[in-house]
Amino acid sequence: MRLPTMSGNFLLAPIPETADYFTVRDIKMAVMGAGGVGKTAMIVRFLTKRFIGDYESNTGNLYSRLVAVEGEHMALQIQDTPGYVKVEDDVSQVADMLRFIQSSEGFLLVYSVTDLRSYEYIRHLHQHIRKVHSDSKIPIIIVANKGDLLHVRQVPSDSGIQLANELGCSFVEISTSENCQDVCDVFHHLCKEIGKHQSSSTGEKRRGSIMPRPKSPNMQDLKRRFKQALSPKIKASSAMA
Ligand SMILES: Nc1nc2c(ncn2[C@@H]2O[C@H](COP(=O)(O)OP(=O)(O)OP(=O)(O)O)[C@@H](O)[C@H]2O)c(=O)[nH]1
Repeated sequence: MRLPTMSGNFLLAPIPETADYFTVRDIKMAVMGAGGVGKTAMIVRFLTKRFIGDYESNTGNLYSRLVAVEGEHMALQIQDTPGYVKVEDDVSQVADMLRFIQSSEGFLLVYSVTDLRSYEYIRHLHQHIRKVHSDSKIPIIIVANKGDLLHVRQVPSDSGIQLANELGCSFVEISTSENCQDVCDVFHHLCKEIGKHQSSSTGEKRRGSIMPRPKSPNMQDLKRRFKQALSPKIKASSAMA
């Protein structure tokens, strides 16, 4: 019999699905980019389906959610990261950024089509990721956000495609404010890519943890409990009559 072996947080042997438990794949991703490009708006749009106009400048919130992607359960952790400005000048910013990169298995590198500097900043972030993760196949999607703001566009779509080709990343242009589905597709795509990458780098079909299946009472059980709850009242009312 093959016994499960523990490695870090992950149970490496195949975990049997039972009526009481199901397996989930652990997925950790980071959303990175310059300040104000819409990182938080994207995450909130994905998690709540709502577009909320204004956020406090973020200092590195971590969001957790159980999601199902193509039938597979995933325990997703999304690291929102602060919008760095001049990384080289600030030692604590660099340390923070490297910590976020280290703990992530895939990345959304976001720029705004209305902000040329945020586009140029992607190359810089990419270099940092390459330094931390020597594996060149780590999934990275470059996301051009605010595609609705055509009248103030500074970065043409072609430049995004060109950069992605050069860096060996995927590319997508979206508008978080206008199209919720596109945002969800980006996150789902990255989940799938991370899952594939985990499988190919460990040689395992699945890497995850086991979760108790939420109990949903069946009808017979409900009827039985209903009867039990009613019975003293029935007795009491027939005694009073
Ligand atoms: N028009 C438009 N505005 C957007 C879009 N996405 C985000 N915004 C706006 O851009 C602003 C910045 O969004 P945030 O989500 O706070 O950006 P951030 O990258 O998390 O910023 P920091 O926390 O400073 O790093 C907000 O006013 C959002 O409403 C979009 O697709 N279209």
